[in-house]
Amino acid sequence: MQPQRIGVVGAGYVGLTTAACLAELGHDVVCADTDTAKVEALASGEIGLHEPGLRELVVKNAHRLQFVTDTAQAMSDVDFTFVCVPTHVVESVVTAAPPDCRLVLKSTVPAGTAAKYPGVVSNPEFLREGHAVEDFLNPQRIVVGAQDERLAREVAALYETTGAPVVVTDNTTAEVVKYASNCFLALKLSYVNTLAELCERLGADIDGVTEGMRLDDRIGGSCLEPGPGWGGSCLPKDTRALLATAAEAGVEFPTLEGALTTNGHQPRRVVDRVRAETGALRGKKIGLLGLTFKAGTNDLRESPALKIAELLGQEGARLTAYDPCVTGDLDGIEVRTSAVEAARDADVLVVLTEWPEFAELDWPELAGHTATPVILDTRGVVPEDKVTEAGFRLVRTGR
Ligand SMILES: NC(=O)C1=CN([C@@H]2O[C@H](COP(=O)(O)OP(=O)(O)OC[C@H]3O[C@@H](n4cnc5c(N)ncnc54)[C@H](O)[C@@H]3O)[C@@H](O)[C@H]2O)C=CC1
Ligand SMILES: O=C(O)[C@H]1O[C@H](OP(=O)(O)OP(=O)(O)OC[C@H]2O[C@@H](n3ccc(=O)[nH]c3=O)[C@H](O)[C@@H]2O)[C@H](O)[C@@H](O)[C@@H]1O
Repeated sequence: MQPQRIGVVGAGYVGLTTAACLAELGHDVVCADTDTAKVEALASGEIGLHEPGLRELVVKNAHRLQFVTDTAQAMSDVDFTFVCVPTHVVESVVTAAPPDCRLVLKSTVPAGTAAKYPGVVSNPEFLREGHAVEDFLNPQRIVVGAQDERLAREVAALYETTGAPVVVTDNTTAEVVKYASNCFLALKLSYVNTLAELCERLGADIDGVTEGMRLDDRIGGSCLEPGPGWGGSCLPKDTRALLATAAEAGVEFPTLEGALTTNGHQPRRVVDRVRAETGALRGKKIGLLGLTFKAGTNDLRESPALKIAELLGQEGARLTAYDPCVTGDLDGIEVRTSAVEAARDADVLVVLTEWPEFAELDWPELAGHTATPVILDTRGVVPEDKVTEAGFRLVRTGR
């Protein structure tokens, strides 16, 4: 297709990725965000997000990519405007748009939202943080919903060069696909986290269990790593939202309720395991390795690590932490600049994010700095042989 003029509203994880990647696909893009500081930084090629390849795309496509603070500029004299703002402000953006503006909703919005506004196209986004560019340019599917099929196909054509399969449907179905997908991942994750707890009681090994499960392609190999709970800006929010939608529609959804409840218990489970190692937590010094909700991002939104830190703090523990993507102290957590500094005088080290560098730490040096060489690894990232050799006692989730 011919290059189009595209407006993007919102320059966060989804908006900035959409803007940079559509520019990379050859389109001319105007990206608007109400955050002046963010726009100024972007205009000079600085991006505040930790997303591999994103900065490079912004710089490479600078001639096709304009950053502005005036949302109206992303809504006039363009072929389509992609709305990529937080869920709760989507409708205010839609209602403020000029009548001839062809809006495409990439933000995740509750089922039934787009259908209230004639002409609006739904095009949910499935990218993962930390893989945003890779996921956008190589999507597993493009879903486009509209009242007018021709319009949906025009939007789908923008992605033609990605070669991804396209699902063209109505608005509400497209919106449900998004929630259904995220919530299915949440179900899978809570399932595996409960299996991990069961393995601990049975003396089984969750890694062996999931290794056996993954080989069945009906189950699928991903989202089977047990952890301290699933977090981030979307899975928890979208699970709560689909439950609310179901309740409004008079549909009981006990499987999804169970997934959310299970996830709510995860931080407490981790704290119980820490206490089992240290005894009463008051005055104990705990070194946290990892604070972000998963590796590969600097995003702390709904991070299970922060919830766990809060619970440990409530029981009187003193917390130090190291995360390769976090600088500056957080509420109740002294954030250090290295794992060794976080480990100094610790009664236990707790691995909460699966940063690859946590597999390659200098274990003897770390052990030398702790008060008691114990590691609780909630992510299965620490190499058992090396830490044990260095004198650590290793406790792992799911074993
Ligand atoms: N973060 C992710 O991995 C994914 C998020 N989504 C969905 O995409 C939407 C956006 O999420 P994120 O990009 O993570 O949010 P974000 O918080 O990273 O970015 C949102 C941006 O919108 C700007 N903004 C807020 N109100 C505005 C307005 N009225 N006009 C212009 N700009 C405005 C903010 O300043 C911010 O830069 C949400 O609905 C989310 O559920 C969907 C797929 C993946
Ligand atoms: O709507 C969204 O915002 C996005 O939400 C998730 O992406 P993301 O939030 O980046 O995170 P995931 O990689 O899915 O991880 C979610 C949580 O589950 C945890 N997780 C994931 C996988 C796993 O095997 N084990 C595990 O504990 C992660 O640590 C993290 O806390 C979905 O994977 C994306 O498809 C979706 O677009």
